[in-house]
Amino acid sequence: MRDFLQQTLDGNRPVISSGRNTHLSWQWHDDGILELTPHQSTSMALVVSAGIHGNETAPVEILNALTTSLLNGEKPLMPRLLLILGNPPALRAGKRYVRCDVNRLFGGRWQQYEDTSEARRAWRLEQAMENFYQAGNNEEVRWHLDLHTAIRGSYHPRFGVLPLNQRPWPEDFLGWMAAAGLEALVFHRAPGGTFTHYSCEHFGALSCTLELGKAQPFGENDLTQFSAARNALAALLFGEPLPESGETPRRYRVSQQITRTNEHFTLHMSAETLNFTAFPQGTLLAEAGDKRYYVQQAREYVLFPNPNVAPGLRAGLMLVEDNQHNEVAGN
Ligand SMILES: O=C(O)CCC(=O)N[C@@H](CCC(=O)O)C(=O)O
Ligand SMILES: [Zn+2]
Repeated sequence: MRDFLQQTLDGNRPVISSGRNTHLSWQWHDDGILELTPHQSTSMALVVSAGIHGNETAPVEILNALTTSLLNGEKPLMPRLLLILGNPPALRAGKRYVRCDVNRLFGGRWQQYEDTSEARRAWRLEQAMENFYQAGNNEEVRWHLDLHTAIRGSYHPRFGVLPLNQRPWPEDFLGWMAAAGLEALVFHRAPGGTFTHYSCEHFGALSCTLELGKAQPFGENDLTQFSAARNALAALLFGEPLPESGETPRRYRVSQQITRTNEHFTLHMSAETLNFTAFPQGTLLAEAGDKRYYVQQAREYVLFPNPNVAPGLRAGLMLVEDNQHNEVAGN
């Protein structure tokens, strides 16, 4: 296979679905699901996904360029690697999703939804991840990096969102995030239906949703903004040196979720409100029927405000800054 992204956008089964080069063997499993295995032994199993939302193209372009170097045998491969382009029909359409947001369906939640391509895809991705991680031994370190871009502009253009985790986050994992140029890390405090929650909860993976800039169509991304993220991925994949970390990422935790509980929903923010905009205590944020959401802490920051989500889904997160957040191994 020459070009994983083009193959996925074409939507055809490849004529040859497995192969090998000097460094690795590869196996195409399904539309947008490709496994690469190094010839040398390894202690790491890495899943890198992008295109879970079909309009979030910058990370898809970055991931595909790295994949092409591996498939061409130009670079060695260090970990066992599962590459996922998450929602091929949405990528073809250039839309976040076709019928429903696949990143709300993981952890078996797809079973509660009508039979859509996204519900089937969430199930298929769960199976692919399970097969991949279970093929390794118990000693393997498991990572999952799910690459996204945000709908809105942001005071922190590059940031990470970490799922609820019962265990402390190891320093080397958080250090990789800093080296990838992430300016902020957001810690979830409750479970959810995202791919990273699934990999962390079910397989003990060290998982993070990386948000790289703002969503643009294919070919219109300025990838130079994400060179640190690209180089940090290259360090993991090819064994190249990890880039020097810049600033230590600021840490936030989720203080409350705004949920669009019914059709009568008003979000009291403009379409221009940036991610990480601060609001003072007492500010009315949103109304959903009789329910009103106010800023509860002295200052809260909004993330992913979106009044257009389907009823029952998250219409925004509120954060508090928490640089004392010490849930790190060894602290
Ligand atoms: O900009 C937005 O409103 C959404 C960007 C995006 O797709 N973010 C992910 C975050 C997943 C997480 O909470 O880890 C999503 O909403 O699925
Ligand atoms: Zn996304």
